[in-house]
Amino acid sequence: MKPVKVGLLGLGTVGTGVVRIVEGHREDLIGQVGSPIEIARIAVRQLDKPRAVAIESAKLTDDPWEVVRDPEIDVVVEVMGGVEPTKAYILEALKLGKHVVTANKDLMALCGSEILSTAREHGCDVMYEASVAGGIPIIRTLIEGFSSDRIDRIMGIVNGTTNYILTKMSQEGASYEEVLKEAQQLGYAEADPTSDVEGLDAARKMTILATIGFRMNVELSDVEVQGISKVTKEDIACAKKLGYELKLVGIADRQDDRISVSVQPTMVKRDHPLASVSGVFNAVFVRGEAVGETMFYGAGAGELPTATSVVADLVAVAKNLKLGVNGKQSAAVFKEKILKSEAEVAYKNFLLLRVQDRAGVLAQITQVFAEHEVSLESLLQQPTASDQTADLVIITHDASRAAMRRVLQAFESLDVIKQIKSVYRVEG
Ligand SMILES: NC(=O)C1=CN([C@@H]2O[C@H](COP(=O)(O)OP(=O)(O)OC[C@H]3O[C@@H](n4cnc5c(N)ncnc54)[C@H](OP(=O)(O)O)[C@@H]3O)[C@@H](O)[C@H]2O)C=CC1
Ligand SMILES: N[C@@H](CC=O)C(=O)O
Ligand code: NA
Repeated sequence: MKPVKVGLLGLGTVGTGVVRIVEGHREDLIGQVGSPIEIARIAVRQLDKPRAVAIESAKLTDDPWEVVRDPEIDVVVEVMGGVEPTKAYILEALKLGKHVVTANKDLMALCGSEILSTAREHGCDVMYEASVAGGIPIIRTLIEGFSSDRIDRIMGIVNGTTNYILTKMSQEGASYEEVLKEAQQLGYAEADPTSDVEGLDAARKMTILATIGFRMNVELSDVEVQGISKVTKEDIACAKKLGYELKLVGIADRQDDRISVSVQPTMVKRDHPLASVSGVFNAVFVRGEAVGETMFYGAGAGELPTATSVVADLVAVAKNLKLGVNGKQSAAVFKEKILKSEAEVAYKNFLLLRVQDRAGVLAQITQVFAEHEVSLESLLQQPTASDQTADLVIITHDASRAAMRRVLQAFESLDVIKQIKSVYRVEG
């Protein structure tokens, strides 16, 4: 029963959870793997920092290269984060024939294809279940569970911080700034929350999901991204009144072999399964040609949920070691990627416009929609504090991104429109 020796890069939130699960579930893991999993070395930045788990000091180092180059180590588990120098450690580990488990979405979204091809060259496994939707086993589900199907849509609430902010704004009528401060105090948002609130974290996760789901090499630059920093209380109230919840949703669509991927604040109809995903929870809705609609829900972050996925990957690597089949996974990516043009990406839109309140205004506005062949589903006028102005709440039928861009350009030069207050995608 030779142990599987693990080198851990990082002992922060996720690393601590990995140690707890590997130690706490030791017998169950031996039962599945056939040998013990042993955390043999751990790299941290600060050796004298107090730790939440007891670690023999001889195992700790502040030099990640010592872990990566240790000939005893079979698997490197990377939970330190960042792209550089982390990428160099991972590539070196693979070149030395070590398998890699990582929770690093930034690295996998930006350099996943290089890391996976290096792994193939050296007969190694790379597993990254925790990188998207922490505790939800969505990557394994897309690779294995849906290997028999062709996926045509993935919709994800994959950023807990923004979902927490939007949920609080919806439930308590609080402002974006108030809830963001609270999310930071609770430790959900990063000290610099830009990548969460501007949609970049979700875009990285959607890059990973779309690559696996569509079996195409989707890149971060293929994803259209809009964050939630401009969402107002008024937008949320308006969405609720119309029967929608405003959520930051990543949407990857495929028609034939043409795809589009985006992350944007989206008004989700209240009866859609994603509308009821609240707080820091994540969910991924997947639709396949054969299976139809499915949804996966759970904790997207946090010590133990995220570590659950990391250790499950470790178990998978250890089982492969036992069978001698590491690095033998067939390529997840084998289809040519064709991105839809802006004329091909079409969806319903919500618009909130502040307009002059006088005769003929509606006619001018509807004329612009007609000129660009955008058809309207509903139009509602609301009074404002001034009797000179009114707010128009408009929902379009499916309209291409190109047509909507032309409509909004035309609105910029239409005198009767005082302000284009908000424009959101609508689903359901
Ligand atoms: N937290 C979460 O819920 C989730 C995190 N992830 C991902 O998991 C990874 C880890 O996240 P998390 O645990 O939250 O991060 P933390 O910041 O809590 O922990 C990072 C750890 O890495 C160590 N470290 C950082 N840089 C270096 C370095 N240059 N050399 C040696 N050690 C270093 C730190 O050392 P020290 O302790 O001495 O400071 C710390 O132990 C990230 O990629 C993150 O995106 C994914 C899903 C959810
Ligand atoms: N900042 C992320 C953490 C997990 O990836 C989030 O809010 O979801
Ligand atoms: Na996951």
